Amino acid sequence: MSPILTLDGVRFGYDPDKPVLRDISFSVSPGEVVAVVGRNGAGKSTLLRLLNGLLRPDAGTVGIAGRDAGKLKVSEIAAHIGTVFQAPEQQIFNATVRNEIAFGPAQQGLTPEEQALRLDEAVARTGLGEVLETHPLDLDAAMRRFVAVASVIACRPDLMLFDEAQRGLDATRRLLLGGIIAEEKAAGRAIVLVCHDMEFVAAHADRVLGLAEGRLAVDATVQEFFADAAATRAVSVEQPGIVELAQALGQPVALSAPELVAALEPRLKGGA
Ligand SMILES: Nc1ncnc2c1ncn2[C@@H]1O[C@H](COP(=O)(O)OP(=O)(O)OP(=O)(O)O)[C@@H](O)[C@H]1O
Repeated sequence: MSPILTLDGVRFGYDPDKPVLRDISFSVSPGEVVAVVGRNGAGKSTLLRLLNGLLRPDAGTVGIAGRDAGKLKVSEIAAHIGTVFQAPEQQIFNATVRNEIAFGPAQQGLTPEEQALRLDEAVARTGLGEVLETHPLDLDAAMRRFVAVASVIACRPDLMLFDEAQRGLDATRRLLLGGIIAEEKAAGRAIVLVCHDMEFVAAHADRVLGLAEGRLAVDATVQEFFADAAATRAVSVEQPGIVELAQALGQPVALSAPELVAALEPRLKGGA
């Protein structure tokens, strides 16, 4: 399957003499969930801004759906890529939740029926039915986050960028967000998550890109990444508790409690 996103030798610095990112090359295919990890200031959010066209590389290319993003307008990039920013209040600009979610599909040349369908579906999936007429900025931070998520999924972009979308969510809402990610993946859409939370990465990502010293230090499957303590150290992240527990029990990498229980079952049954 052709990648939806391809970076080739990308370099960028807010001051071009001091690159924040250099020689970044990777691609993302439809249906992949890719986590971008690294310490504070490693350049994760900057990378997302290069993907959605808010920033342009000083060198190298960003390809979106086979086209050079450097030759695309931000609106053309937005047709393929939707972003949930770290602070949703920076992207919300309508006076009601309904209008905020309806805005994107209304720009896409869809029939009124299709627009209504997109709105209803996004609202149902994010649990926002009770607050449709509320001003988004009157909602708590977690619900505002879901307004941003709903606005993005209603547009059905090929690639979604989530910048710390899980941050500050309680357990129920983390599950809701995880479910949405799984559904989008199943529908063949790609997701790039900037994420400090390794439990969330282990539970939801297929692949990990790790940034260190401005370079792509890791590009591995999530299992390979968490199995390799040197890789997690290289990008300054902690292994999730479940991975440490599996290792302490002499098991291969487990990314969730059910996975670890399944791996231990033969030992438990055998009484070992
Ligand atoms: N608008 C800006 N102008 C100048 N420098 C910036 C700007 N935004 C970020 N930087 C700098 O670029 C570097 C990378 O920042 P970035 O926010 O991309 O890192 P990050 O990995 O997302 O960090 P965090 O995990 O803290 O969100 C940092 O040194 C930061 O201070």
